[in-house]
Amino acid sequence: MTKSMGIHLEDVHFGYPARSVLQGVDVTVRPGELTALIGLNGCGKSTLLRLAAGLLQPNQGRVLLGGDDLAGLSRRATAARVALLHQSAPAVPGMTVRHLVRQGRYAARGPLGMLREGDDPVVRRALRDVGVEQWADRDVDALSGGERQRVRLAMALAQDTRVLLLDEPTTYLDLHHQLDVMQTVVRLREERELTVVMVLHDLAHAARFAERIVALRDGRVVADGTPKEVVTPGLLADVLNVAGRVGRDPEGGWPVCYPDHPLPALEYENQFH
Ligand SMILES: Nc1ncnc2c1ncn2[C@@H]1O[C@H](COP(=O)(O)OP(=O)(O)OP(=O)(O)O)[C@@H](O)[C@H]1O
Repeated sequence: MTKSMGIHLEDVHFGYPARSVLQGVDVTVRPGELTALIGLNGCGKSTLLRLAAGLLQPNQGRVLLGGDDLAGLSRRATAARVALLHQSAPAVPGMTVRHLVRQGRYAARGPLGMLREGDDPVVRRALRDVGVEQWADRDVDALSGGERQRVRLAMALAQDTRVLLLDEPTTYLDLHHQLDVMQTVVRLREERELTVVMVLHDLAHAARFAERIVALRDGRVVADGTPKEVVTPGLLADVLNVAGRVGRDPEGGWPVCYPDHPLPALEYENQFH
């Protein structure tokens, strides 16, 4: 087994044809670290994950994975290192859960790659990891939104990479399964020395489970540190545009947010610009 890998984004600029999104982003995710990426809708979080997964290329700057520039790695070599759970996925008519999770194995082999004998245990393990093995023969289309989300997490795990990028992995999940997924990711990161970056809208999860929080605003990194360092009323206002208070969990010590009200755009602009 290869050891865990860090991710470096160095002065990354990126824009879609009509829109500049990331402007000089520098982020270092240390090997084996669990980092939460937070920020308002449209600030560039998913774009950053797609760049880190090699699905987009920076207009300027570099993305390094385990010290290697992604620009020099083949699609297959990249897929062997990094798995991305997308925010949304196209419908998959007529595909069973097992079949979908198997797609994770193909990612590192290319579309014509043959599944090897050792692949099935990896698929079974991924199904078990997120507790969905009982649905293996069900149609993905016949699952609820939350069930499908967990199956897609199993597909990302089946890629068996050292780096896991999860774009809002708890979307659609009830509170029980949100906590279950967060704890599963924390456990797998420890057991398998994974490097994990998760986009999270729930600051409570980020503050409790992440070792580090990186906050984006308007395509720039505006905060980067441990939850205790960065989760403050100023972060709530400046990054998430809400007024609120921050306390401490009496047992765990992690920051707990008490969001109060959304800041009007005008007040927000006046306060921080
Ligand atoms: N394929 C695309 N073509 C053009 N613009 C895009 C494309 N994908 C995203 N954008 C735009 O780029 C900006 C950043 O999008 P991105 O998906 O990275 O935001 P995000 O922070 O992940 O948002 P959310 O929290 O809503 O998921 C947005 O303004 C979005 O409209």
